[in-house]
Amino acid sequence: MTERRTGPESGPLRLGTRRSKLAMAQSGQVANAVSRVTGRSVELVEITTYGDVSRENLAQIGGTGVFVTALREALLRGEIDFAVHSLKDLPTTQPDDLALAAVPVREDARDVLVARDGLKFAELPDGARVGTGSLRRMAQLNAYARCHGMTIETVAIRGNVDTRIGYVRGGELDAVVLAAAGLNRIGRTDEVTEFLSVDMVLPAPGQGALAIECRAGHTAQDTALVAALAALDDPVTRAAVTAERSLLASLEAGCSAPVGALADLLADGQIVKEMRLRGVVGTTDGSTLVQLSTTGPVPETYDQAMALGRELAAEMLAKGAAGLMGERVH
Ligand SMILES: NCc1[nH]cc(CCC(=O)O)c1CC(=O)O
Repeated sequence: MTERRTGPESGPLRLGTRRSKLAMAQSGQVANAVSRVTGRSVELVEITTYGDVSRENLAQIGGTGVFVTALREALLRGEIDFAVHSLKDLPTTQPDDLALAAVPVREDARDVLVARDGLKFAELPDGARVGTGSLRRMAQLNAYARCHGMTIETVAIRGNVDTRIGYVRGGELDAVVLAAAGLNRIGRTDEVTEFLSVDMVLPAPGQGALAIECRAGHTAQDTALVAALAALDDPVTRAAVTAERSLLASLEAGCSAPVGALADLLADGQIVKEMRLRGVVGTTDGSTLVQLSTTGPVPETYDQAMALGRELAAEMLAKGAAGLMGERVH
């Protein structure tokens, strides 16, 4: 057996990735950026996660992190040097032995509609079947429909992006709702029939952002990699997603709970004034939503970003948010 020397010391950096088209696309992008900032080549190592093989409804599998656990185990076993996750799939608690080394600039955080015949949401006929696997999307779509005198039927689906679009092409569903970022990354943005305003559907905490994770510096090589990957970090995106995930954690919700959150910068002309954090939680049928926002100075530290999320969560809980989240999944 020939032994190939790879890993932190020399040779290519090993990037663990899921096999899905979306995961391969985002890993490929990050691989290029990492070899640019480290001057080393990056080799993709394919890893299958429970979230990829299970046919169960994600809400039923429950528990957070179905897509990330196998990648994290490979990191801790030293089989790979770093991994790329969709930030919205990461559990809100960060393991001590792993480092969130970089959160690159976020792309489009919105959800989008992919409907038959080029339809926009408001043009869907009564009784339209709208597919999504997310209770957050169901709650907000149903709330919007109720408010606008529409009747829609939200249908629980899962599967990769191509599968979900296939339900519309095949005529089983009138529309599906997906993340814009996912479609962008696999080059299928042209399928979008409407970019849903965040006033209509607030995205999942962290949606549209990536997380680059590696071991938290047990060895000199690990420490050097954490430092090198930091070049890809965008402080504003990191502050925003930290606030969003702090809100989620404070609402004590699992990943399948209907919580939407989005932090963005409020500017006066060119001058950035504040960070705004919006949050929503609701019942799946959309009959009740608690939707609030808060603004504060742009967080400069992790603790400040966490505080922004905690403050909004406290206000939402005071307005009855806990009662809307239903049974916990784990
Ligand atoms: N839940 C699966 C998942 N995780 C990340 C994305 C899209 C990319 C992103 O939000 O960063 C998707 C697909 C989707 O929700 O449509």
